[in-house]
Amino acid sequence: MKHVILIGFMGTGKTTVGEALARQLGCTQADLDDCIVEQAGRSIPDLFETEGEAGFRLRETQVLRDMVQRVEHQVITTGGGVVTQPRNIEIMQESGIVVALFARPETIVERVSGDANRPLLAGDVETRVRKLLHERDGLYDFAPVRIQTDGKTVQEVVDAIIEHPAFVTACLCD
Ligand SMILES: Nc1ncnc2c1ncn2[C@@H]1O[C@H](COP(=O)(O)OP(=O)(O)O)[C@@H](O)[C@H]1O
Ligand SMILES: O=C(O)C1=C[C@@H](OP(=O)(O)O)[C@@H](O)[C@H](O)C1
Ligand SMILES: [Mg+2]
Repeated sequence: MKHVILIGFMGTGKTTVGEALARQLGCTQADLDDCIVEQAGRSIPDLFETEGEAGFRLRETQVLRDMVQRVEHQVITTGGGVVTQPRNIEIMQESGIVVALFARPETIVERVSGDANRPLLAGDVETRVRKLLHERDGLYDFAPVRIQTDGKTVQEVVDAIIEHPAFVTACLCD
């Protein structure tokens, strides 16, 4: 196993769980969105406004490619739309063990409400969440480790990842 790569819809807890998982595994975390923002010197809403979603997706793939090349083992947390580009799925599958987080629409709405940093959820959050969840249905299912996060604390999600048979196997094969 090289990197541990977290995928999942917005608000499933990737960034937050990734931080705790990295601490527990004794490695560093790298968040794809944070790296895009750092490299561009601009916020995600700003990038969506000026370059559109297509521009953001190009940057996302470029930065993902760079991140997986790093020699140190990392927990890489992605943005929810990374799976919309087949090229990204290929990069992730080649670079480590992919872990997908899931949550019910109501849980997602509760977790993302009041955060203006997700341009794709502008407007009526619940309508946007349900529409995008429908469009992306099945796109996260390729991950060998799939975790439902509803009703679990962040630590419980970390434990569920670490104890998952596919995660254990990937670690043993390292
Ligand atoms: N298991 C959980 N239980 C309760 N709240 C959570 C959980 N995981 C994440 N959160 C909260 O939900 C919000 C979105 O989490 P975040 O890590 O940014 O999600 P993502 O990166 O998948 O969009 C944050 O406020 C975070 O604290
Ligand atoms: O689902 C998406 O298309 C996006 C998810 C966001 O990341 P989080 O999933 O961490 O919120 C961020 O990459 C951007 O706003 C687009
Ligand atoms: Mg995130």
